[in-house]
Order: sequence, then C-alpha cells, then structure tokens
Amino acid sequence: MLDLGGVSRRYSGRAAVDGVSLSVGRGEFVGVIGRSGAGKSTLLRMVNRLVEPSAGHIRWDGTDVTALRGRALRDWRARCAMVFQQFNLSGRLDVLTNVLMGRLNRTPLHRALLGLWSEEDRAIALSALEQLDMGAFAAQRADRLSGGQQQRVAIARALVQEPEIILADEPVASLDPRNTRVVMDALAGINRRYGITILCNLHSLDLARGYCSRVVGLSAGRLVFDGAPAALTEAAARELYGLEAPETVGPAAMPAGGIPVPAHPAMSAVGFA
Ligand SMILES: Nc1ncnc2c1ncn2[C@@H]1O[C@H](COP(=O)(O)OP(=O)(O)OP(=O)(O)O)[C@@H](O)[C@H]1O
Repeated sequence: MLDLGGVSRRYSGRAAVDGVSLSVGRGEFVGVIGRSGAGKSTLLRMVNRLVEPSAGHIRWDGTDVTALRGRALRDWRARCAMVFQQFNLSGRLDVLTNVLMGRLNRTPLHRALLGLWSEEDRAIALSALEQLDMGAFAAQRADRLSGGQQQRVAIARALVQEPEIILADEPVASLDPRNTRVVMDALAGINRRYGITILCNLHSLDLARGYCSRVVGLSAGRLVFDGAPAALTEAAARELYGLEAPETVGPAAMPAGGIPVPAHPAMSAVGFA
C-alpha cells in the first residue's frame, strides 16, 4: 500500500503540493486530475523521489520511501516505474534495447554497457513488447515510431522492471485520440493482468472517468477530491477546473474494448477546498 501523509513540496516558499494525505491500495488505478499547475507532476515525482518532499511522509508497505538512499533508493525506483509524457526513449537505439533498459537494475552495468543482456532478459523484453503489440518493431530504431508506438515501448520498459507501482505522468498528453485509447488500454490491461498499482496524471476528465477505479483531484496543491469516477459530478469538476470545465469535462466516455470500470467501494467524495 502507498501511504502519503501530509506531503508538501515548496518552491521559494510557495507550495506546489500542500499537505496531501492519501492511501492507495494494491491494484488500484488512480487518476490524478486537476488544472495545469495544480501539483500533479510534483506529487508523482515525489513518490519515486525525483522531487524531494519538503514535509510529510511517503511509505510503501510500511517502508519510509523518503528515507531511502543509495542502493535502496535505486531499488525503490525500479519497483515504481515512471512513464513520461515525452516517452524518454533513446531514439537512436532499437526498440528492444530501449525496453532492456528497464532491466538495468537487475544487470551488472558493464554487461549492459556492452549490450551483453542475458537470454532471459531478452525474452522478458520481447514478451513485454508482444503484450503491447509491439513485438514486430523490436529491431527498429525508436525514433522511427509514432508517438503512440513510442509510448507503448516506454510502457514495456516500465513493465520489465517488474514494478509494483507505475507512475504515469500525463502519458497521453502528446497523443491523438486513437493513440490515447491504445495507450490507456495498455495501462488498463497491465493493471488488470498483473494487479500493478497505477497512479496516472490526466488532463482529461473523460479518460479519468473511463479508465480509473478512483479519481483524486488537486487544486493549488491541495487534495480536494477523492472518490469513485461516478462521484465526479459536473459541479465537482467545475470546482476543480473552474472556467476550464466545459472544455475539459465533455460527455462521459467509455474506453474502447469495454474495459470494466469498477467503482471504488471504499471511497467517497471528500468535499472541496
Ligand atoms: N522546479 C520547480 N521550480 C519552481 N516551481 C516549480 C517547479 N516545479 C513545479 N513548480 C511549480 O509548482 C506548481 C505545480 O507544478 P506541477 O508541474 O506539479 O503541476 P501540474 O499539475 O503537473 O501541471 P501541468 O498539468 O501543467 O503539468 C506550479 O506552480 C509550478 O510552476
């Protein structure tokens, strides 16, 4: 379980994230929503310590993530994979090698630098690509792929880390609607198949409603909504997004392929700041 207690991050005295407390159980698919600058990226990056919290605690199954150093921190980062908006692939390397980078924490550095990946690692990477319908592209340079394909490679790289949690920071913000569906379907599939917990920053309320089992909303760094997607009423959305609401909310949408969207029984709206 991921447990955040009173987590804050300040920049020059100004809070980007302000006293957020949140518990996320294993296997949840949590959408983090809020307008631009609300603190979504900062919150996610604190979980894997790309950003250091100014206050509060972050625990995973009781381990204090904020106290980890050295090897223990690297291990934690392997267990909580990041997926970024801009994919962060090495464009000149082939797709399979990009995915193998997700095995770095399990491979001696000198072997990785020489490209001496074990047969097992190669098999795992290929299998991850195949699960994301990208097996046929294994030998291609990553920069020859479309954005949606690149993001699926990035998700395969995250998957071969064998993570317990995936932090996806606006993974579809650069994609067209069709690729958005493909990538969100891929994340949902991983979540269901392996029970990997997913925290996913999203701009679109439709996507949060359609794919996530739970939605948390940030406004000016504070947690102002935590509930089932169905609890995200138009009034709640307006509170979160203000004037952006009509463009952002749109009609409720179901994902392609009929992904089931279970309600989160334990959660209810916690009100608005
Ligand atoms: N390194 C930094 N230095 C100073 N201020 C920062 C830094 N990173 C983030 N901020 C500020 O913290 C606030 C929250 O930023 P953050 O990127 O977390 O928001 P966000 O909700 O992810 O926004 P977006 O949806 O636009 O990515 C913003 O006001 C931002 O300007």
